[in-house]
Amino acid sequence: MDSEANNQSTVPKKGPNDFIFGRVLGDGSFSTVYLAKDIQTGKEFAIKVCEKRHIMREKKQQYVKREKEVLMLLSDKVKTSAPFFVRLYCTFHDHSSLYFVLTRATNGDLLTYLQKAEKFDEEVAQFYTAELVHAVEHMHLLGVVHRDLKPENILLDTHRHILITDFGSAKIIPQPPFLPDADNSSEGTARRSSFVGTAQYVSPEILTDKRSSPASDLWAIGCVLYQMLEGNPPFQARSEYAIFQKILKLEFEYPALFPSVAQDFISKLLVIDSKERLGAQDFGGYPSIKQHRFFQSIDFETLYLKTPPCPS
Ligand SMILES: NC(=O)c1nn(CC2CCNCC2)c2c1CCc1cnc(N=C3C=CCC=C3)nc1-2
Repeated sequence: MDSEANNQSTVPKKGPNDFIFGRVLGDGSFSTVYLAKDIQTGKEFAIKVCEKRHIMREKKQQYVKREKEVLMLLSDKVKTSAPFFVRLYCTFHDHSSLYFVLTRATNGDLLTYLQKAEKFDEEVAQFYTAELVHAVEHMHLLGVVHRDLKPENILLDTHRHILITDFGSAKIIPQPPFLPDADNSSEGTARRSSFVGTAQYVSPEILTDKRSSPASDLWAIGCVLYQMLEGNPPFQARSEYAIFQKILKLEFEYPALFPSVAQDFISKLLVIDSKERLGAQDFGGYPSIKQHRFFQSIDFETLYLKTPPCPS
C-alpha cells in the first residue's frame, strides 16, 4: 500500500475527520463514493463509504472483504507496476461505516466518455482496448478475475488513461501455475450460487453453470470493443432474460461498415466455449491476443506513456 497515507504503523491512522467530503461521485446498492480532500496534504481522493448496517442486512460482507483484498493486492507496488487500476491508499471505519480511500479519476468513466462521442473511431477504440487488455493480463497474472468489466467500471485519469474499478464481484484464484481458464475446476474456475456481473457483458459460462474464469473477462473485452465501435453493446433486449437468451445463442450482428479487423478480433473473443476464446489457452499472459492484427501498431509496454487519442 502507498506510504502516502497507508495503514502501516509508521503512519498515523487516518479517519473521516481527516478529510473534507465533497460531492457524490456515484452510489451503489450499499456504498456511496464521495470526492474528498485530505485536510493535511490537500490531496483529493475518492472515498467509498460502505454502510455497515446495510452490508449486514444485504449479506454483502464477502463482497466488501473481497474488494478490499483485491484492491490491496493491486495496490501493492511490489506485486504490480501496471497503473491501470484505482489504487487503495488506506481504509478505516467508524461506528456506522467502512471507508476506502481510493484514487480519484478526474475524467469520469468510459461509458460517459463513449456516450458523448456516440462511438469511437478505430484508433481510439484500438488504444482503449489495448489498455484494457494490458490491464486484464496484469490482473489475471495476479490471480484476479474482475467478473464485471464494463465501460462504467473503466474510469479515466487526469490524462485519460484507464483506471479499472469496482472489484466487488471479483474472484481471486490460486497462483502459479496460472493457466487462463485452466481445467483445474477447483482453482482456475469458480462456481457461484448467485449471478455475478452485468447482463450485457456476462459470459455464457456464468449463465449456464455459474462457472466464471479468466476467460469470462475476455468475453467482456469483446463486448466492450464492440460497444466502442458501434455505440451499443452487442447483446441488447428489453429484459435481462431476453439478453441472456441472445448471449447463449450468440445472437448479435455486426453493422454494415463495421471494421473487418476488429470484427475478426471480436469474433475470436465472443465464443461460447470459454476454452476456445482467443487467449484462453495462453500461458503467462495473453500473447495470442496482443499479437492479433487488430493491435498491429500498438506497443503495449509504452501505452501508458502515450497521450490517448481523442474521439473525433
Ligand atoms: N463503485 C466504485 O468503486 C466507484 N464508483 N465511482 C463513481 C462511479 C460513477 C459512475 N461511473 C462509475 C464510477 C468511483 C468508484 C471508485 C473510485 C472512483 C474514483 N474516481 C471517480 N471519479 C469520477 C469522476 C467523475 C464522475 C464520476 C466518477 N469515481 C470513482
